[in-house]
Amino acid sequence: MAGSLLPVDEALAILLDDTRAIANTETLDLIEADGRILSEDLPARVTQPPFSASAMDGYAVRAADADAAGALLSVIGTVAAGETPRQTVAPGTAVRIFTGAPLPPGADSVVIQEDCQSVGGDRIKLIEPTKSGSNIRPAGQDFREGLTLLRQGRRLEARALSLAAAGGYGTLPVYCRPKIAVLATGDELVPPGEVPGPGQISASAGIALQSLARANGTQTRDLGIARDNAAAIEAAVASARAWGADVLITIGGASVGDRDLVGPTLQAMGMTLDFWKIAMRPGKPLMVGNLDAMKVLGLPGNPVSAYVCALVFAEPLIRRLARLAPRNRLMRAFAAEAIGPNGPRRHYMRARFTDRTNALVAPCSSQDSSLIATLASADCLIVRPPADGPVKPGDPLSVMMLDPNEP
Ligand SMILES: Nc1nc2c(c(=O)[nH]1)N[C@H]1C(S)=C(S)[C@@H](COP(=O)(O)OP(=O)(O)OC[C@H]3O[C@@H](n4cnc5c(N)ncnc54)[C@H](O)[C@@H]3O)O[C@H]1N2
Ligand code: MOO
Repeated sequence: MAGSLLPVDEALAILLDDTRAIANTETLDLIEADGRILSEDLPARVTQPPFSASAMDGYAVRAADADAAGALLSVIGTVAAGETPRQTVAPGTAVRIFTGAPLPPGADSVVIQEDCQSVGGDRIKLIEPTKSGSNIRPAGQDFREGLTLLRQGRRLEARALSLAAAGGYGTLPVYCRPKIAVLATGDELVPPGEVPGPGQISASAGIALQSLARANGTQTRDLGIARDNAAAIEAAVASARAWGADVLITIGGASVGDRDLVGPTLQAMGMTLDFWKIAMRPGKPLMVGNLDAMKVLGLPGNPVSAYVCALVFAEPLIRRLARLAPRNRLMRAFAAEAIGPNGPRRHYMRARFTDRTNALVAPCSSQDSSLIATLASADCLIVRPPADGPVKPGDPLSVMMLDPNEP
């Protein structure tokens, strides 16, 4: 039994239930709006195409003149894209026309140039007959002014941005990106790139969390490393609040050691604190709290525990804040080899595909939660239910993809 440990799904439900999507908005140029969430319905400002246009290079004609092969027509002018037609197509005449050009008055069809033959002077002969409406894009065929092109909540990507541009928009109203501040804690840590002194190591968990947060529609701020004392933690938390962080993610100091000061310090600053022991492995200790409008998520210090907790809790949390649909990282796979029984906690085992076509996975040989190299080389996490029995080769497994390729 997991004892007093909180099941993962229960903890996640409590966390999400208490999280409201970001409401403040800004207006951005189209390219800056890429990847953002539209904050209003977008009505078309124009009709597209605004005029009936030719879909092909050829001749604008009256279909009644061109309903039989061999018809002869006099070419009385030319109209190209961007021009206004100067001639009216009268019976027996045609106007040379290019793709995208407005259809001249009188014409109701375009014959492609491959179906016409020059017969000297300004005269052409039709090789193929045509019908009314052929090779014409009628005005408003794509959309009409006032039509809702994109709905509030739509994630803006290439196609949506193109539609907005066609609809007359150069800037778009979007939701602001949630602000995620990341704070490492620990006397033993030095910033990445600095040479660690005796007893020290490089802080490596924070960059992973920032990367994950950014991949989920947020802006991040690295608050650096707070030493293991209340004043340092207080100063870092104050800078997160001054920046207006929506979420503060802390790393380390979440356990039961004498130096695990993150929770008590935040509490002394007025944070309502829930300290949870989650029935998961890695990543048992998890702190959740609210300091005014700022949500605080305290992750365990071991880099693998921090990252797995971030995938399980922080990603769904920040996607909800950022108004992104939940990401489904789960897929079905099959055991490439026998795996022993699981303990009382849900176990996220780093694993690699031995055969991608048949979705065969094998756990990495060591599951120690400090092994960053194993995490970087893994493809997925096998999700073992609490108290799962031994797994035989070929048994179905649920896996959480580490690098799903959808946005
Ligand atoms: N008596 C107990 N000891 C521990 C327990 C427990 O239940 N009882 N839980 C263990 C587990 S599981 C984990 S996980 C850790 C979590 O503790 P903390 O959140 O307080 O983490 P720290 O002690 O600060 O650090 C653990 C480990 O990770 C390294 N670390 C910390 N921050 C970073 C960072 N930003 N980048 C890279 N590495 C980091 C730190 O040096 C430690 O080695 O507690 C166990 N102990
Ligand atoms: O649960 Mo700790 O978070 O396994 O390393």
